[in-house]
Amino acid sequence: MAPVVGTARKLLQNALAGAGYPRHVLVACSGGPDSLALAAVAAYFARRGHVDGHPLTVGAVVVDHQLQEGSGEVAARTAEALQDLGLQPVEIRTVTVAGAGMGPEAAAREARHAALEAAAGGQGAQAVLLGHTLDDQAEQVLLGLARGSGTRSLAGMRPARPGAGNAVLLRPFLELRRADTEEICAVEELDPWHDPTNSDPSFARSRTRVEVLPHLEEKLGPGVAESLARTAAILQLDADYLEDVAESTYASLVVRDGRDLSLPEEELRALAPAIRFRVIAKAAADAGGQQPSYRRLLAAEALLRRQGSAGPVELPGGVAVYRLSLAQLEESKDAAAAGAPDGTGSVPREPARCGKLVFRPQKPPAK
Ligand SMILES: Nc1ncnc2c1ncn2[C@@H]1O[C@H](COP(=O)(O)OP(=O)(O)OP(=O)(O)O)[C@@H](O)[C@H]1O
Repeated sequence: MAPVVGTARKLLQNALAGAGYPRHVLVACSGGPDSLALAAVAAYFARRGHVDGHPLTVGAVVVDHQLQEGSGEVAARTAEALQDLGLQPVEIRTVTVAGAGMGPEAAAREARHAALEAAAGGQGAQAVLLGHTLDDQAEQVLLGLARGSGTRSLAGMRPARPGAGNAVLLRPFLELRRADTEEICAVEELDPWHDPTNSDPSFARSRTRVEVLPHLEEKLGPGVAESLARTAAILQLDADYLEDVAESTYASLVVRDGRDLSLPEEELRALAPAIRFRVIAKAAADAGGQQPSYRRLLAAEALLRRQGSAGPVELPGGVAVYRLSLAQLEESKDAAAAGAPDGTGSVPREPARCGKLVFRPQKPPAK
């Protein structure tokens, strides 16, 4: 047995063990070398009927995005190869990529994920296996750096994450090079399909794959891809920690008033900037907006400077954020007190210890 096949089997074994030994898994296969190699390695365990003594069956799904001429034939040929490997059941899901308001790659990914989720639900699979490799991870980090992304994006793809309905998404080959998956296909006598868009220079990802990463490896020495993937693994730890702290801080600070959300400004000021930015981003998303860019977040955060503007700052997805100062809050309470129905004029003075940032959706809620 070629050493790379042994390594790949070990990687899949570890991934399945980490996921608590799912009984039925689904290989998401495009027909390309990465996912075809993954299917071949999964088929080895399917033939044995178990992993580490835990029963296992393996099915497969091929998504036909209908974006290229002849995509139906590629899907049919791939499904046949998967059947020959002994995977059961093998299904082809044909999707229509619409994706209003997003790029063609993102739209295809969204349609594919919906199809994978439906297939996993239909087959009762507890895990979906994806063929991403270390090269994919390195390319993602490089692209993120080039775009000026933050921790979460540079943390790249996770080896395991919830995602396809009740099934977990597993990426067992994140430590394998793309050359390794090609080798596995050769050893297994599989004839993978090479997607022409993977080398189409009009896509930044293709240029990164075909030109940028090989160039870096040539100029900086081999191991650059591994280093970039290591950056992702290190940042996954940081991103998870920061996310946890931001999530619990946000939950403890947010006050809901109808569709408005508010955060107390003194508490926001006291937070470490890394957490403050994340808490503000969470409020924006929670109020129905989208993840704001760093520039928009800076503008929202600047509202906390006492002498600065009180806003509003428009955030993407139709959320406006503005600062309500203590004086304004006192004023509105006095107005309410003057008109207090019980005539006592007594309106509780708490909790207005300080001003607040208010996040207000600009659009009516979707029906
Ligand atoms: N059409 C598809 N049908 C089913 N699964 C897919 C399809 N396209 C992609 N996937 C899954 O998503 C993974 C990553 O997709 P991507 O488009 O980045 O593939 P790739 O790098 O070309 O890999 P591959 O060599 O497997 O095609 C694939 O390895 C596969 O598991």
